[in-house]
Amino acid sequence: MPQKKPLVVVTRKLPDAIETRMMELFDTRLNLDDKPMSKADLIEAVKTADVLVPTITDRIDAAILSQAGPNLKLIANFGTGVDHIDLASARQRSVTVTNTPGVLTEDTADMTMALILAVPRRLAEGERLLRSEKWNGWSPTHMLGHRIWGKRLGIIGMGRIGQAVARRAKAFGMSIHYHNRKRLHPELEAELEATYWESLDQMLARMDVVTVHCPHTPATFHLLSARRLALLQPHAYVINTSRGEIVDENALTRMLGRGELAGAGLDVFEHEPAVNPKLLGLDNVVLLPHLGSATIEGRMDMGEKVIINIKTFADGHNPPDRVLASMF
Ligand SMILES: NC(=O)C1=CN([C@@H]2O[C@H](COP(=O)(O)OP(=O)(O)OC[C@H]3O[C@@H](n4cnc5c(N)ncnc54)[C@H](O)[C@@H]3O)[C@@H](O)[C@H]2O)C=CC1
Ligand SMILES: O=CC(=O)O
Repeated sequence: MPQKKPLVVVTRKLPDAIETRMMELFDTRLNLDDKPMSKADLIEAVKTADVLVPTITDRIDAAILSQAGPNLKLIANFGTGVDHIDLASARQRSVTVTNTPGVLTEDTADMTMALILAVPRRLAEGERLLRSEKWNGWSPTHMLGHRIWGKRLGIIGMGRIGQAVARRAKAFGMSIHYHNRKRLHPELEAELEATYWESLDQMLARMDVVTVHCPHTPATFHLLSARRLALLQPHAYVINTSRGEIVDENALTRMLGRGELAGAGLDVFEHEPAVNPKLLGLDNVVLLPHLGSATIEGRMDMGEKVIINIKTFADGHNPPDRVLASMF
């Protein structure tokens, strides 16, 4: 990294205070009009920058990285998920990659819990009815949902967000079950009162609600495939605030439409921002435009993390949130 201020190219508009601090610390090129960068823009950016600050919607693939100039040494991602960055290509070119884990855990877990409540209790459907001015008043049998207290929650990916969801769901009286690449430390497992399932298939067959919190990697693409979705009981709900690619969206939509599953709460989609039009027509789903970490506080904390990662790296130290391909 050169001794002069590093040239930092930011691909999207960030909170004002974060941009101001970046301008003070670095030779920063901002994207003030927030227009998503085209492939050509991204190539231009990696050709010239010392540091690229992409967000999760910028595809930094091998083709883009093959155009990187000799100065590019750091990709400081604004976001936790790094499935949009070709980590192997970055490593090959000695480009360090960092992300912003931890600071959006609680916000994303809150949004997940909101979906776990909203779908079985028909929150969005009820709101739509009210707004349509067709509500005829309370009745004993009107718009009945399902109780979540006492139900089984299956968490796929028991990392930061998975554990934060477990804590919330426990407080709502759900029993906690999980499938993870690695079993939790026994003390943590006991604290969360969580039951580990080595077999994802067996866990799926027993759950009332299943929520996805593993990263999107080649190993987790369509982890919830048509075959696995068919293992769920017809009264089960699927929640996904991780990445759309982990669930076979077409299969899920088909099953929801046929009543083979009770409902779904989705914050993420396989081809964002496109959403399967058939999903949009279903009443038993709650669909959000990738809002998991969308709080003002969270975005500020993410920006702080990006700055700390760049500053530490530029000062010749290991950035705190270095991402290694071996983590996945
Ligand atoms: N909707 C939103 O706005 C947000 C979504 N996310 C997504 O949430 C994901 C998880 O974030 P964190 O909990 O912070 O990550 P984390 O790394 O703390 O947890 C991920 C867990 O998944 C497990 N895992 C990995 N591969 C697996 C596999 N094949 N099968 C089962 N478990 C597997 C890991 O062992 C780890 O315990 C991110 O990768 C990102 O895609 C993160 C933040 C906000
Ligand atoms: O989806 C959001 C992220 O930070 O990852």
